[in-house]
Amino acid sequence: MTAFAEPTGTTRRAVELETVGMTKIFGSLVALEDVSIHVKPGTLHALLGENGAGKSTLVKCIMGFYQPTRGSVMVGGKEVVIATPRDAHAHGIGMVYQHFTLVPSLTAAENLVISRAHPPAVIDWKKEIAGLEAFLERMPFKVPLTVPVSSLSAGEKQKLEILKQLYLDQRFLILDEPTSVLTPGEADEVLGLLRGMTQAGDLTILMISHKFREVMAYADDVTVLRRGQKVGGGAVSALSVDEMSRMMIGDTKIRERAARKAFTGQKVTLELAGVCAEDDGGMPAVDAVNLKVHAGEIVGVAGVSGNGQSTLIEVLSGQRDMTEGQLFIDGENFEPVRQQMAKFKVFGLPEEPLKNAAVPRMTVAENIAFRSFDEPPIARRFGFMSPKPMRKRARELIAAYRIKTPSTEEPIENLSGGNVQRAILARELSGQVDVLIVANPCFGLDFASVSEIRSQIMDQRNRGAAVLLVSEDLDEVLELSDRVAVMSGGGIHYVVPIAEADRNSIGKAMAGH
Ligand SMILES: Nc1ncnc2c1ncn2[C@@H]1O[C@H](COP(=O)(O)OP(=O)(O)OP(=O)(O)O)[C@@H](O)[C@H]1O
Repeated sequence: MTAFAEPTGTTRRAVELETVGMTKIFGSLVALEDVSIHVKPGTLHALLGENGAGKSTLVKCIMGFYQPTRGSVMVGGKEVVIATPRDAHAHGIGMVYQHFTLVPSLTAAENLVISRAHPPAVIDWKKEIAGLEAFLERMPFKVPLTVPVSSLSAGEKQKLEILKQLYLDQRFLILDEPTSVLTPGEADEVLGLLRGMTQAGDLTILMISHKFREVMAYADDVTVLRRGQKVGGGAVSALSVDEMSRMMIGDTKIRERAARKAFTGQKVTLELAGVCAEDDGGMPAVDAVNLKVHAGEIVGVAGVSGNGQSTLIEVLSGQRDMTEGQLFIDGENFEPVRQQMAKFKVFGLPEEPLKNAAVPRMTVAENIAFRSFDEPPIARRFGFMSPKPMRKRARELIAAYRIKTPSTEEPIENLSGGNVQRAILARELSGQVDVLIVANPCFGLDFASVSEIRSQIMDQRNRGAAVLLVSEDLDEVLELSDRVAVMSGGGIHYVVPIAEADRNSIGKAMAGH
C-alpha cells in the first residue's frame, strides 16, 4: 500500500443524514424517545437541549458508541448499519469532542498521519509533508505542521481536530460544543470557516451547543430536545432565541441572578505567596504567583487555556505539590489536604469533576455524601456509612440543585456531563463555605444551570466566602468578579478591580502583553 492509498480529504462531498425513530432506554430510563431528525447535506444543524436532554445519547447512537433500543440511521437516503464507530467512519461520519484527543508531544503532521486507519509501516516524511501541504492548501484552516501540538494555542488545536476529520475524509461532522475552549474571536473564526465549507457543499455539520448566539449566527437549522424527545426545531431564520429557550426548558423557572452585595471585606482570607509548580513533564507551569482573596470577594482569574491555570488549580486542590511558595488562610499556613480543608472550610470544583472530584462507579448518593461521610448523621459508630440519612440528604440536594438522575442509587458516571457537575457543586456548596475555589464551573452547562450556578457562587460570596474563580470564559469572569487577575505564561502580572476592568486591556494581558 502506498502512503497515499488512504483518503486525505478529497473524495467525498457533504453527507446527508437522518435518524428515524431513534430510541435509547437505559434500565428504567428512556434517555431518547422516537427522535427523528433530518440533517440536509451542506448545512450546519444545531442540536439544543438542557443538560440531560439526550443530545450526547443521540450522537453516540449515530456514531455507533451505543446501540439504539429502536430506530435507524439513514445516510444519503439509505438505511445503514452502524455497529461501531468504525462503521460510522466508513460512511463519512466523524466526531470532534469537547476535549482534545491529539497527542501533545507529536507534531500536527505526525498526529494526522497516525490517525489513519492503516498508517504506513515505514513513513516517508518528505512525501507525507508534501501531501499534507497539498491537503492544507484546499482547506480553509491552516495550522503549523511541524511543531509539537503542545505548543499550539487552543484555537489551533481545535482547528487541527477538525482538520483531522477532514483529512480522514469524514464529510459529516458531529461537533460537541466545539467552541467551549475557544476565545470569542477564535470561535467566530472557526465557525465562520466551517460555515463556508458547508455552504460550498463540502461538509455537513451537526453541532451540539448551549450558546444561542452561535446558533443564531451560524446554524441553518435547529433541533431541540427535551427529556429525550424532540420538542421543536426548523430553520433558525424562522425562530427567535425566546422561542428556542422556551422549547428547551418548557415551564421550568429560571432563577434570577443573585445580586452582588456591596463589598465590605477587609480581611484577607486566602493568600498565595510566591507559588511555583511544574507540569507533568517537569516544566515550570506556575511561576511565582502572588494573590490575595478577601472575605466576601470573588477574584476571577482570566486567561487563555494552557497558561498554567490547570496546574494552579491542582496545587490549590492538593493534587499537585508546589515547588516553591506558601499558601495561607486567615494568616495561618494552609496545606491543601483533606483534614485542613475541613478545618478551614475550603470547598471547590476542579476541572473534569467526574475524574477529579467523584468516584465514577459509586452512586449519586455516595458521591454527594463523600465530604460528610465521616460526620453524623451519615457516619455511624465503627466507621460505617448509614444509608438512610445519606439517601435522604442526597434526595434533598438532588431536588434543590435539579440534578437529573433516575434515583439516588444510580452510578454517577451514568449522569450527563452537566448533571455530574451539578451534583459535585451541590456537595461543595451546601455547607458553611469560607474559601471556594472553582475552575470553569459552568463549562458545558445549559443556560438555566449557568444562571443557577453563578447565583450560587455569588450567594457564597455575599455570605462572606473568599472565592477564587478560574475561568476561560471572560464573560463569566467579568460578570462575577470583584477583581480580575490575568494569568499568562504561568504568572499573574495584571490585577484590576472590576470597575476599572476593560476587555481590551484584559485581552492584551491574556496575550502576554
Ligand atoms: N450509560 C448510561 N447509563 C444510564 N443512563 C445514561 C447513560 N448515558 C446517559 N444516560 C442518561 O440519559 C439521559 C440523557 O443524557 P445525555 O448525556 O444524552 O444528555 P445531554 O443532553 O448530552 O446532557 P449534557 O448537556 O449535560 O451533556 C440522562 O438522564 C443520563 O443520565
